[in-house]
Amino acid sequence: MASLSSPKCPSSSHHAPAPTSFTGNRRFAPSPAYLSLRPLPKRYFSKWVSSNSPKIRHWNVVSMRDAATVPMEPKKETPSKEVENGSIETVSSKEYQELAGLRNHEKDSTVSITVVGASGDLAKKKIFPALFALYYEDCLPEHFTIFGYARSKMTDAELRTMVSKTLTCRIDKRENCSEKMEQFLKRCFYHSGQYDSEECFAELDKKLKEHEGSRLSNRLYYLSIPPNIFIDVVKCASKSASSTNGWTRVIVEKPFGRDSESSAALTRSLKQYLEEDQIFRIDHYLGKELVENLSVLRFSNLVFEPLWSRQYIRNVQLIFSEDFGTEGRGGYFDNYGIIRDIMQNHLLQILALFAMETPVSLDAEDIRNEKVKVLRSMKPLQLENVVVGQYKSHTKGGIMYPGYTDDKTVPKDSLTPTFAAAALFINNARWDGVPFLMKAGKALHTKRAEIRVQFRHVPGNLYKRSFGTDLDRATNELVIRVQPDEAIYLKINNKIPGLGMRLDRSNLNLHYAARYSKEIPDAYERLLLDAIEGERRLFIRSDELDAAWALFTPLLKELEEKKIVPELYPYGSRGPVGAHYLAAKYNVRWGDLSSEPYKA
Ligand SMILES: NC(=O)C1=CN([C@@H]2O[C@H](COP(=O)(O)OP(=O)(O)OC[C@H]3O[C@@H](n4cnc5c(N)ncnc54)[C@H](OP(=O)(O)O)[C@@H]3O)[C@@H](O)[C@H]2O)C=CC1
Ligand SMILES: O=C1O[C@H](COP(=O)(O)O)[C@@H](O)[C@H](O)[C@H]1O
Repeated sequence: MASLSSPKCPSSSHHAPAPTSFTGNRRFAPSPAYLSLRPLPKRYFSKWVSSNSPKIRHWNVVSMRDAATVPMEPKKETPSKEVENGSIETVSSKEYQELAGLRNHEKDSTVSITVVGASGDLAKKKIFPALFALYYEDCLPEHFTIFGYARSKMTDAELRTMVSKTLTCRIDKRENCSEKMEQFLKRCFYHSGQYDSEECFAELDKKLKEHEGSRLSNRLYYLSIPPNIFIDVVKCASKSASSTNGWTRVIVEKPFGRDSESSAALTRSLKQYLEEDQIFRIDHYLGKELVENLSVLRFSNLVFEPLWSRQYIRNVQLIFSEDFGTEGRGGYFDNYGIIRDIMQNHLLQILALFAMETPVSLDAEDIRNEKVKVLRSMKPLQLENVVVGQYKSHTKGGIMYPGYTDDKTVPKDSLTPTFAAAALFINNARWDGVPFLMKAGKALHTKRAEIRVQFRHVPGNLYKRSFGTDLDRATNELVIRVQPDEAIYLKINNKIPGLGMRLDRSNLNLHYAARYSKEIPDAYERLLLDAIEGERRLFIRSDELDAAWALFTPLLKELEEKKIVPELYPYGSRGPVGAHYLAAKYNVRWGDLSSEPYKA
């Protein structure tokens, strides 16, 4: 099988991650095998790399740290190589390590991926299919094993049957699909056990060891389980089933608590067993192609970056809507609500990426440093800048769509919002006074996620007569449609061809389906690959999480204490009218509700 360095599967990493720490009772007690994998200290590094690998143009600068206590982390510069036509291409961390001669250990090491909660919805829907896609694309290491772990009784064969039902091949890659699926399924196993039993994890450990043989063992745990059992699992896995000679990493699914206190408590508990660099807090929106592209769009195009401030931008809208309700997830949802489910994480992460200053480099820490500065600069969120709603039943075309509280797992008098809109502000020089409007809702008329940037009016516009009194109609708007049907388009004013002088609004349009023939990978593929490679850029650091909760916790408490009643909106509608009043307060119209249909 081709290795990770295959140009087909470059990870989002921009530097070569080093093997990190160990879990268990003896954290950071490096074994000889670990030490042999560590990048060389800086004073040796450049000479050694350059003499061994003339193709590498830049390499990571590794700082010298106490090897006995601190895991080595490579730093800064983006590794890149010269490709055939003389242009420079960044390389994946694995390719980098191979080019640098740091990694000829593929054959001697193995990665075991344990999906905890393998019988659940997310595992079936997203995690196993993403792992298969990585396998299909030759992105998984040569030696890997996948284990499902849950309480449900299942044999390996039953797990394989369950998993096989959700595997698909990309439209553009159907060659040998069923053969590949079969090969993949042969690498999947199942272990049934309790989440709080060290013995069960010790049995898992035994099975993992059988597969790992004498190879260096690296272990990735994906916690695809309800949050109340995260700590039990981390404790048992770290005590009984962590790697003793390679890395152990844990992907933690949201929700990371439900407010500042519970989130801090979760972090504290996790850190009893793990170091921060072993914790990969996933926000799958960061793995979405167009969210990943945000920084590229802004920082690699001169036409955008100079406009990216209060001087030219009138408002920014972050919009998430789903055209289905919480059916089947009502139990979970009622304890969280849309603000915790979508705004505090997915939309706020996008906001931070959108608004951050230029990071020093593309290194994970540099990017996360900038994001956290944005989050910490946010003006406290006030109740009068928030609208909450809840969907009610609605009958359309003879079909009755149930209301939120019709779900048996939801209390009839629930005040949990299924819709929220908020106006947020960033108190810094770049964004002072610019409303960042967020809107998220379930059971709306459409499924979509997008970022809309509305620019200011052209001062002294020579053509203002062509727009009548409604200058908003002439506002340039940049739309980054995250999903579905990914696109980036810019609404511009244009002369309608002909002898007269009539203007219209047209789109400069980058429609992904038309421009790129390749199917866009699912967010979970990118994030799983990054976790395997130790790339943290798209995962949430604990201080980012603290800042995100610090912004939303007072509001959430106020909503709950004051028992604010959500405005009801019919299933399948455009949401509560209160959202329009909120936008109007800041002289804004929601871009997604304009009468103008999107022209592809
Ligand atoms: N589903 C989704 O689309 C998304 C989910 N998430 C998060 O991912 C995680 C997993 O989600 P999902 O798969 O939907 O969750 P599930 O409710 O399907 O739970 C996953 C598995 O955990 C076990 N489990 C469920 N409830 C309990 C319980 N009360 N006590 C002990 N074990 C339990 C079950 O396995 P068994 O009984 O076999 O042990 C179940 O199959 C959650 O943290 C969720 O918030 C995040 C984003 C989207
Ligand atoms: O995290 C969550 O995300 C999904 C939406 O994800 P998407 O990738 O399908 O847009 C949402 O349905 C769910 O409520 C939430 O927990």
